[in-house]
Amino acid sequence: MTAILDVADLRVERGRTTILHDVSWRIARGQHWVILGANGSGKTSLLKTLTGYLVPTAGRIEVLGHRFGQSDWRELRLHVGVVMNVFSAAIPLAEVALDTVISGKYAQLDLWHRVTSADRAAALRQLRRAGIAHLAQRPWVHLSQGERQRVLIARALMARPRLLILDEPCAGLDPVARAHFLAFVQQLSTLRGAPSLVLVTHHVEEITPAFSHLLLLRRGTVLAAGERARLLTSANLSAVFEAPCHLRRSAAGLRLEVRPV
Ligand SMILES: Nc1ncnc2c1ncn2[C@@H]1O[C@H](COP(=O)(O)OP(=O)(O)OP(=O)(O)O)[C@@H](O)[C@H]1O
Repeated sequence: MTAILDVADLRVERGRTTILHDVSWRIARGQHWVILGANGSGKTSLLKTLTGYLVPTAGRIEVLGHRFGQSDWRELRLHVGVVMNVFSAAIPLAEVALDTVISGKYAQLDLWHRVTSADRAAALRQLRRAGIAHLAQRPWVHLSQGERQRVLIARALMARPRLLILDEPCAGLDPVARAHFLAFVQQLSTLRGAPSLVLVTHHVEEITPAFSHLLLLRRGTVLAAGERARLLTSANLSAVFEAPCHLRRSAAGLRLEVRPV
């Protein structure tokens, strides 16, 4: 069956620096992944490469069987939704949430368009699904960080992506907002026709049961990729963070203890 994403021997070099070394990674339908890596391990660079913002030096990227470089990348981007904090800066402060969500349908196309009543209804459905329909008319400037993340996800879902990448979506959330947000992501993963999710994080607490697979990165290389049950161990996490760590599991979820060196 065609993979949602198929990356083979991806290498990114800039000047004399190799940022990604021969990364291979395959996402099959129905899988939800976490990319876990320390600061500087190459997570953002990998995402930028997958979405066409960083040009690879070598290797192959296929999204839904379309090869990067041979297909129109702008069209492929419609299949890959990305929620990155850096994109937030481009949203006009006075824009209300409903309009931000509607723009998700057209933003990546560069086409002249007229918003239809069907677009409005679809955007409202997405806001409702994200639990924030009551914020439809609130301007971006007045939304909290957690509300903004939900608006951005609703916006990304307007294009009906097959893959939805969430880049550190819990950054800046308080513990309660984070728990609520993760419950929302968990719920999103169970919806019929849901995209494959990729959550990028440094925090094991954010690896909720929704996520079936892990990509562990260290210094631009894949340390391991596969099923969470096999990879989520203290030994692997110690290797990821290059420090002795112990993974604690409890009813409340996962927690990582860093042992004093
Ligand atoms: N254009 C560039 N030229 C040279 N080095 C770069 C470039 N872009 C990124 N790097 C380096 O590549 C490495 C990986 O950076 P990247 O931002 O992808 O890491 P990250 O895992 O997302 O880190 P963080 O968790 O801190 O956001 C870093 O050492 C960074 O300095």
